[in-house]
Amino acid sequence: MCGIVGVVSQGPVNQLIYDALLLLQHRGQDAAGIATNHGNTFSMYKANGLVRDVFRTRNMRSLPGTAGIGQVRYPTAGSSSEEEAQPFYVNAPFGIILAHNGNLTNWEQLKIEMFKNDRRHVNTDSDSEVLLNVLAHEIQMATTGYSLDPSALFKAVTVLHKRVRGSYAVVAQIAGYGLLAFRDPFGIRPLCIGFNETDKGTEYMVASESVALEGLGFRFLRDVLPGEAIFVDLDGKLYNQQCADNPMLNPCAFEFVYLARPDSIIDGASVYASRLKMGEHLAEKIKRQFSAGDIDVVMPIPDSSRPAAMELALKLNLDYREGFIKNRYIGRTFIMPGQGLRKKSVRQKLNAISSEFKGKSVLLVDDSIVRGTTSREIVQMARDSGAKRVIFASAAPPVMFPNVYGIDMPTRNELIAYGRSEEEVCREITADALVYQDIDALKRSISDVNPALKDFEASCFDGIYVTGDISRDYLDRIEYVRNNPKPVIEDAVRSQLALNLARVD
Ligand SMILES: O=P(O)(O)OC[C@H]1O[C@H](OP(=O)(O)OP(=O)(O)O)[C@H](O)[C@@H]1O
Ligand SMILES: NC(=O)CC[C@H](N)C(=O)O
Ligand SMILES: [Mg+2]
Repeated sequence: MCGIVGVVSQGPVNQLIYDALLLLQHRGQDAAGIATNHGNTFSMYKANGLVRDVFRTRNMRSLPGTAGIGQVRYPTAGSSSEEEAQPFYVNAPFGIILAHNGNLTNWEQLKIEMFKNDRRHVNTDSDSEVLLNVLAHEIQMATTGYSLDPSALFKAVTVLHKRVRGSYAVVAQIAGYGLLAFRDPFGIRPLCIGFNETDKGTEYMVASESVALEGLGFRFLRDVLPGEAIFVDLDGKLYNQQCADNPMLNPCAFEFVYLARPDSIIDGASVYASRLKMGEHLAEKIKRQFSAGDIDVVMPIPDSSRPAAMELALKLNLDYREGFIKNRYIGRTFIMPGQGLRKKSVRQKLNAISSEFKGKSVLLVDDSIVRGTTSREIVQMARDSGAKRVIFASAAPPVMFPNVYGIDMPTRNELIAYGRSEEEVCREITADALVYQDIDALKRSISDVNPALKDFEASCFDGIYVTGDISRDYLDRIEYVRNNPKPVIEDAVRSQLALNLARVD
């Protein structure tokens, strides 16, 4: 997951995009970038770091224009090097800049095909740069002459959907024309659109989450549909078209568990309300497994588990207490790069209030247990603070399968629940008891809030990859690439590329 935003405004957009990125910061902490469109020219600034650290006044001044895009990055492909920060730019046709949330699963093959067939060179290992080049090629193929119209753009997206596999929510600016936004045919990653009426005309903003629209005074219009493309020209006229043959909405369930902000509404379901429901369903399970008197107090692991823990306590008629205080200046640990940093940051981020633990049987609730970094540390902190018994509950089911759609967990061995029974995970995190949400209950938590949502991308829990192209070999290969040092990776990728090249021949 990354955060993306695209704007067509009637005044300067640099500050607007900056503010939107601040509201989307929870989706990516590694790099940030803004590109603006003024006349026929783009200006761009991007670097590694948080939004507040990346942009200085001089950088903001260098971003004039009334339309633009921005991104906060959490890398899933290539590396975290600054060259792979987004947006990406390509000069032909017309001049296009693009920002992407998601992960392509056939980017290596596309990279070769593009070189072989289209003579397009992609300079990084970023799947997003590949995506931009596919888009550019298809726009080139769909246009004749010097001008561009929305139907040509929609034709290009239609072909792109046929070539590209994986997840992609995209915002792109075409120099001198306007903003193109689209979502993959499964609608895996979120994307929504809002508007703002001004004296000079209507402004539009497309963003990963509704919180960006709402926080900046835009009115939520709707979610971008799976497979749909939207184009807003520089005068603020909006066009849209369904560009996929068989679109099927399968939003990522993990957005509702952890990734998105609770004050966002994704595909018609409030993330906050879904998390409350997760707490309610988890409470039902706990009621079946424990007797009254087993638990003295319920505590959340700040921040993301709060709504679930709160509702769970209410439904069990138990005290809800804040036993851990979060240092608000430390970012989200799960999306930090590297296990060493993640582990160190949990201790820096959370501190226990001992008096809340002394002699008590505590039920600690987290939204999820992924690598077990947080839960291991937290259980120990509860014990060190004098807890009599530590029961751990996860508002999501065990995370047992790699994610290939934009969450950086490509290797099975890093997942604490992979190859372990619940009892073994419980021992691993040194808890006295462990309760996981059931997968059906998780899905129901979201469907309860929006009954129109029936199907989900929940591969990390159930191993079902909705795009249908993920084989055991594919998973083995991405795991191999991740587990081996760079020169070995290059060999592996090179030999795979050679293989693909042979196939293309
Ligand atoms: O099992 P793990 O690998 O530790 O991953 C799961 C934990 O990571 C996340 O917290 P994070 O600190 O990222 O953010 P939050 O403050 O939004 O809860 C999530 O909320 C869990 O607490
Ligand atoms: N998490 C994401 O959405 C990542 C986008 C893109 N795959 C990258 O690595 O930069
Ligand atoms: Mg957390």
